[in-house]
Amino acid sequence: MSSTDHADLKDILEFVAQAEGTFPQDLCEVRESPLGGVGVFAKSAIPEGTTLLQLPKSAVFSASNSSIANLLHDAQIDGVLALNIAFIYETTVFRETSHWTPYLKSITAGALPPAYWNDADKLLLQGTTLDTLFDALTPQEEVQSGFEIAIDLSETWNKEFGLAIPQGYLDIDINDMDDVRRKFHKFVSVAYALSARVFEIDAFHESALVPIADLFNHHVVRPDLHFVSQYDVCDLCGEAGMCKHMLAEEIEAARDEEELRERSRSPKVEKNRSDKADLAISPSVISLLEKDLAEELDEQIREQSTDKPKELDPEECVDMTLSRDVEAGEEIFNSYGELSNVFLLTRYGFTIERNPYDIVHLGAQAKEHIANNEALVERAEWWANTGFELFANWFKVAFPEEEHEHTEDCDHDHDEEHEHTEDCDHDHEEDEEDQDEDQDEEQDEENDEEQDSEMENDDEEEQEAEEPWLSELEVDYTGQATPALIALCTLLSMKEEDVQALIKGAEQEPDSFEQLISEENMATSGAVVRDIALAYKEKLDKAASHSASEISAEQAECAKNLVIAESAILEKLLESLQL
Ligand SMILES: C[S@@+](CC[C@H](N)C(=O)[O-])C[C@H]1O[C@@H](n2cnc3c(N)ncnc32)[C@H](O)[C@@H]1O
Repeated sequence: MSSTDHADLKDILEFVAQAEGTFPQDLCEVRESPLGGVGVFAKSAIPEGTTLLQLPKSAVFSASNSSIANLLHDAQIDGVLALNIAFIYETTVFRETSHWTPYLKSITAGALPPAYWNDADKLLLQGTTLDTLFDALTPQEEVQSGFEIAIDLSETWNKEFGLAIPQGYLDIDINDMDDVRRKFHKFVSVAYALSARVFEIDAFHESALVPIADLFNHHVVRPDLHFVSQYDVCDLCGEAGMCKHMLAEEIEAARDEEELRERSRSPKVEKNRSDKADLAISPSVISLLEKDLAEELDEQIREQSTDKPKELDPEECVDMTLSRDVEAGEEIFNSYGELSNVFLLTRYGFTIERNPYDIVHLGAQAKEHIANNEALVERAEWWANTGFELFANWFKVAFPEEEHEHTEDCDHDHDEEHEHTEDCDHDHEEDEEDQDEDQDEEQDEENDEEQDSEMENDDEEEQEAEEPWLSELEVDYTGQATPALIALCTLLSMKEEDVQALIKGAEQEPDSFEQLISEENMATSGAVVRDIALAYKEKLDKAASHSASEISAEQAECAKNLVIAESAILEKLLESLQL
């Protein structure tokens, strides 16, 4: 979806060279990729550990680095919305005068994510997991409100500072609904183009665009390199070491400590806040804090005054480093995260064949199955209100090693972590934080981010909170149904007296839940799984029978691939049932 024009490469490489970034063109080259657009290829064999890109953070494009950084900061706009607005200003208002133009002009928008396709095109994905679990055919309110915020700000900045309103984007004619719709879609398409390229950099830059790093394509299982950026920096100035903000914070903390000590020495004297300033901090504490800052300033002055070429401070750079050897001629891949095709399509605009992170979610179909069978409603209600929780508790104890957590690393983790970030974000706009919680110690220091994703699945989280029994009704890429799905289907297939016995004894005899996943009951439960899977598959067939109306051939192909991938998973499931 997001392709770089070959003609822009020269300017991007020059931009990086001027920023004193390093990209060893004797080792690798950027050229057309068979995947579409461009990719990065090895010119010769390159060993693991080689850094292929090192770029000062000052050369990444973030809201904090942009021409309107102060305005955005004062308006308290951050995250991807800030990046979106900054990008629009830089490319429409500042254009040729902008330092970023040689790079930013290579990023073109146009395509819309599925939630903004017309109704006819949405039919291509109707009934899929993208639709039923992630609700990614429904526009997100945050996107609309992000657009409104951008319009309001542009009018305010225009009135107060005479800053031009971005033409063709935020200069809407409120009386012309077509104009509003067209410009809203342009705003969304910018967000979609950026979401395919954004990286999480650090606490100061947050989401940002990184020249050259964004030319590496995604490999689903065998990436060659990883993106490294130290996340822990001052969120006000971006300094990795001691800075004036940290110094101020430490002085404040020392002051508070002193105050506490003072209070405990004379507990009867209640000091109020206004007395605080009078408390003396030990001069040794201040001189220690100031010494750190002075040393750092000295270091900077020494560096500036020597003639030798300035060495980049790794703490102030982002790096892309090979995590395995690559052979001459190979395309070098990044990983955008362990992401299913739903996520790849909604955030990055592409899908891949044989994606091991794909799942099919049968929750909505199971609900429909129950609603169509009156006799099942009562037992399903018991399951939803009581039974599932008891079953999940029993399962955790009985199979501790199989405990199924929807963590970031989980294959069918719907909070699919952003690495080249985005949540099955169908809301590409507002996702803020996408730090892997699972980062190991080293990654705590250096945020080893794949391009960050933020598809925050607010919808799914809501569903999980409201109906946890539905969230795990899944089939994985290998065609394996989750225990929760098997258990529910067994319950639905049991004789009424057996169900009553289970309900009666469930709390006292948790082991009675074993029958819900026992091999013996597979034949009957399998029949229910099959009915639900076949009904779901019928919807997939229907989706596949529609033709695209407005979307590009590439997008139609992605929709088709997604449906084919889900069908293939269900085929595997049906085959395994052997009924
Ligand atoms: C960060 S850019 C990568 C560079 C991009 N190929 C270019 O020409 O600028 C992400 C975009 O590359 C494409 N892409 C990346 N990995 C891909 C893959 N495995 N298969 C197909 N397209 C891919 C998609 O269009 C995606 O939106």
